[in-house]
Parts: sequence; structure tokens; C-alpha cells
Amino acid sequence: MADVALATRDVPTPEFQTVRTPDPHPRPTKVKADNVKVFYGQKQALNGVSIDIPVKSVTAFIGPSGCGKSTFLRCLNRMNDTIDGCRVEGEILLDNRDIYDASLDVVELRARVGMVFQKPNPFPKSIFDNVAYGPKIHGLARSKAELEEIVVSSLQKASLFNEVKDRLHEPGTGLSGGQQQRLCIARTIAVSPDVILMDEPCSALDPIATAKVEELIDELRENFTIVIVTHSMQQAARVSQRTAFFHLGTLVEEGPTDHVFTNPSERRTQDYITGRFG
Ligand SMILES: Nc1ncnc2c1ncn2[C@@H]1O[C@H](COP(=O)(O)OP(=O)(O)OP(=O)(O)O)[C@@H](O)[C@H]1O
Repeated sequence: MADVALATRDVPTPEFQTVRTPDPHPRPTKVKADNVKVFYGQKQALNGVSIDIPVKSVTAFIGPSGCGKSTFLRCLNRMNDTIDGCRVEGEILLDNRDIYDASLDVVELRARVGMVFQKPNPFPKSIFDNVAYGPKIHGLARSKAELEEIVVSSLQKASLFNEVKDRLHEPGTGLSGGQQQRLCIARTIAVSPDVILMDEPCSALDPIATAKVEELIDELRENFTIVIVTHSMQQAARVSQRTAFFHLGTLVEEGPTDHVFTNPSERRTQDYITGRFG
């Protein structure tokens, strides 16, 4: 009950309220979204989502299929800009800067806010070149040696180096699915992002590869702000510190992961996590 008493109510739109439970030891906000609405043509997919995403921790987005988790995730690095007919309203700040500001360089933004997709999607290039690609196009290495250093350290941070060190010049597509996903994470890390967005990063992986990626996510949160969309509530419970529950285009509830899973403030959250719908 003490946790419920902590919950504060916010009113992003007149139609609904998001219940928020603060962390006992809150971290500074890295990304702040305010009243974000997304439309695909005439259809509204998000009804005014507001959330503060804390720095250097993992925030999980959960909710039934079609509730808008991926749509909201894609707002955070403007990937929705690439979808015809998609319109975003509201405000999203990264380190207090409006990411929808007309003067903002979207390529730069996507380097600062990297994305890992559901299906591993290495380039048809060598393992080395997959990781070197970003640093090369962003001019992050002044010499060949520096580029090599970035590639090796990114593969190490992605817990992949030891498995591939003897075949760096072989195709990335020749790796196993789990290794390919860690290669994609290494590729994202190589451009030194602040935020890593992960859209169901384990859904194409077997349980062992999933466990490795989850372990990796836990290590990465020391240095990166991570937002993960997942269909697996066990995964959200294992890897995240905060959880946000979406339903029908609204953010119903967000709070510390243990609170959301053990003592949710909202009936809809309770029904979802106990499998009554979704
Ligand atoms: N490119 C698109 N064009 C039109 N409608 C879309 C598009 N992408 C998503 N939608 C719609 O927006 C709503 C939210 O979809 P979204 O993919 O964000 O949900 P989700 O919670 O991530 O679902 P899932 O868990 O199944 O991936 C859905 O009704 C979906 O049909």
C-alpha cells in the first residue's frame, strides 16, 4: 500500500490518466516526452504519451500487440519520419534539447540514439566492416589504428570479441542469430550513442542467445540509457529498472519494475501481467 500512496497522477489529455510511481532514488532524466501523439494518416496510434526516461538504466515498454510500444520507441530517434503518412505531435527532449527542432541533424540524432531491431540485420559486409561503418561515416577515427581500436572495444563491450577475433574479415551474415544480434549491438555502440533503443531484440533468438543478450543489456546500462520493447514480461522483469505499460495507444502506468510487476497501481496493468488479456 505504501507504494500506491507514492503514485502521483498526471493528466496528459482529458481522456485518460497515466499513473506514475517514482523511483525511491530517482535518476536524472535523459529523455523527456510530453504529450506525444502519433497519427498514421487519419488513424491515431498514440493518444498523448508523457514519460521521463532515466539516464543509465533500462526502461521496458510492455503491452499487448498493437498498443503503440514500437510507434513510441520510433519517436525517440525520429524513425517515424521515414514512414509515409506518419505525423508526430508533442515534444521530446534529449538532454533538454527538442529532437524535433528543425535545426537538428537527424543523422546525428540517430547516432546519439541508436536502434537495435527485432531481427538481426547485419550489413552484407565483414564483421569488422559492420562495426567500422558508423565510425567511418561519422569521422570518429583519425587513423586505421584508431578505427581498429573502436571496432575491438565495441565488439568487447558487446561480449562478442572472443567469439569472432579470429574471423573479423569473414561475413557478419555467417554468424549465428544470437551472434548477429550482438554484432548489431556492437555496431550501435561503435558510434558512442547515449541512448540505445531495442525493439524486441531477442524475439528471433533461442533461449541461450536470449540469456546472453539479456546479460549484455545488464552490463550496458552502466554506460548507456536503454529502452527496450518486449513481449516477454519475464524479460522486462529481468532486465529493466522501470517499466511502462501501454494499452490502446495510451501509457497506462509507469514505475519501478518490481512495483509494476508485484503491486501495480492500475487494474489494467494487473490484468495484463496476470495474463487476463493480451
Ligand atoms: N506503418 C504503419 N502504418 C499504419 N499503421 C501503423 C503502422 N505502424 C503501426 N501502425 C498501427 O499503429 C498501432 C500501434 O502499432 P505498434 O506497432 O506501435 O504497436 P506495438 O505495441 O509495438 O505492437 P506489436 O507488439 O505487435 O509490435 C497499431 O494499430 C498498428 O496497426
